[in-house]
Amino acid sequence: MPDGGFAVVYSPRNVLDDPSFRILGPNEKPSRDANIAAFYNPKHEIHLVEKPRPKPGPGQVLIHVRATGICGSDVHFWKEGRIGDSMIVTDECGSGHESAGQVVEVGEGVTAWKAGDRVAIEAGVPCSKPSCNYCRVGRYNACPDVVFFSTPPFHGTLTRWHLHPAEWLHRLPDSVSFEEGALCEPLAVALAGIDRCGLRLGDPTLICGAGPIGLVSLLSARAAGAEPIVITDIIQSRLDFAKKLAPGVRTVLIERGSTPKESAEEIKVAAGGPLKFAIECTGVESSIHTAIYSMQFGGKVFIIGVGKDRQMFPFMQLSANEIDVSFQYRYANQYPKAVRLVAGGLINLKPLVTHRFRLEEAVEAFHVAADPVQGAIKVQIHD
Ligand SMILES: NC(=O)c1ccc[n+]([C@@H]2O[C@H](COP(=O)([O-])OP(=O)(O)OC[C@H]3O[C@@H](n4cnc5c(N)ncnc54)[C@H](O)[C@@H]3O)[C@@H](O)[C@H]2O)c1
Ligand SMILES: OC[C@H](O)C(O)[C@@H](O)CO
Ligand SMILES: [Zn+2]
Ligand SMILES: [Zn+2]
Repeated sequence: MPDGGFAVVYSPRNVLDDPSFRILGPNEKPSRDANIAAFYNPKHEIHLVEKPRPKPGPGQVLIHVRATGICGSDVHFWKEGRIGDSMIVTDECGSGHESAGQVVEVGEGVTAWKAGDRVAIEAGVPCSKPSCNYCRVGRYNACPDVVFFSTPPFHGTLTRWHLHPAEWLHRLPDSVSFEEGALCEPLAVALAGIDRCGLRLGDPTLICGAGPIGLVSLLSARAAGAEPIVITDIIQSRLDFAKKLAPGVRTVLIERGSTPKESAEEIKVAAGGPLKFAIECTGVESSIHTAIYSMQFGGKVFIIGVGKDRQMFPFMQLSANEIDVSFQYRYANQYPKAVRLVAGGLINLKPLVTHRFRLEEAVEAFHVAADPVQGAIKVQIHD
């Protein structure tokens, strides 16, 4: 690896200035083994791009990406052009960071992998330098030099041939499909939350939001022994999905116009009392308030959802009830656990994939993922 580390190896090439990257026309058919990828840009366009098939350098592995899920953040980068103040789309950028695939070729010095191995691709690769305190202590999601695929400026894993450092791949046993391997990425987010919030057997738990992150949090909380579990959403069909996924979960529809205190009363009735934990998976201010008002004395609202830059909190409710509020930023050290939980049958991710597309249809897949009327939970692209 050259001085400057992984970020230099993966520094993105400006597609428009690089003749080896080519934006495909809407009706253009790429050849079967072309390295196509789905790119978004600052003009809120999404299109297929053909780029060279890379060669693995020392320590790298070339992966044939077999399954990639579309995350809300991919859609957000496409539609809004940014997430917060630090992640801004200023150029063409490759999408996708929920991927699994098969090893095709390994670079010099790679002994852990061989062609044909099946792997989940960890989406964020930190610098791993001894001089980086966060990497050294294992909190590598805070590494300032992390390469997080599909977050600008780094191109994503929604492509046919992807280069990855050997250390940041996770072996999939034969019993775990590529589809499930790709879902290990959002599962890693939820597992990091469960890990850090300290939830234990029998803890009454609220999950706010029944999108993919809320649903993987629901599966994780259930596997961890939370009981009862209440899940909320503003869309009834998402609650119906949650109920099918985890029978026994109690659902509360958050009605437009109801105040957080009113919603919290309904949640407490559904749970049979105030709850110990809330895993907040919307990032919406009113939902965070609802979570706070649903807590028992000493409870904890653990926020995974991201939202508005500045939000008000009901300060005295938190203070007079010793309610903790914590946050999760991506994850660290969760992939091996995610794969084990899926392989061991404790978490069944299969029902989450509601729509499947081929790589050539990636643009269509994005339109389905972004359209709430289509009712998608997880859209995946397979190759
Ligand atoms: N912290 C992290 O590292 C991290 C990682 C991945 C995703 N996220 C964030 O997690 C959140 C959830 O992701 P997702 O992919 O499930 O998104 P999503 O938009 O599919 O799901 C959010 C759900 O919340 C529901 N909702 C909206 N307002 C609500 C309210 N007031 N009360 C109850 N439910 C409400 C929506 O109807 C939707 O079903 C997003 O904010 C996403 O950006 C954070
Ligand atoms: O799954 C991981 C998340 O989508 C990322 O943190 C993204 O939101 C920004 O990089
Ligand atoms: Zn994501
Ligand atoms: Zn680092």
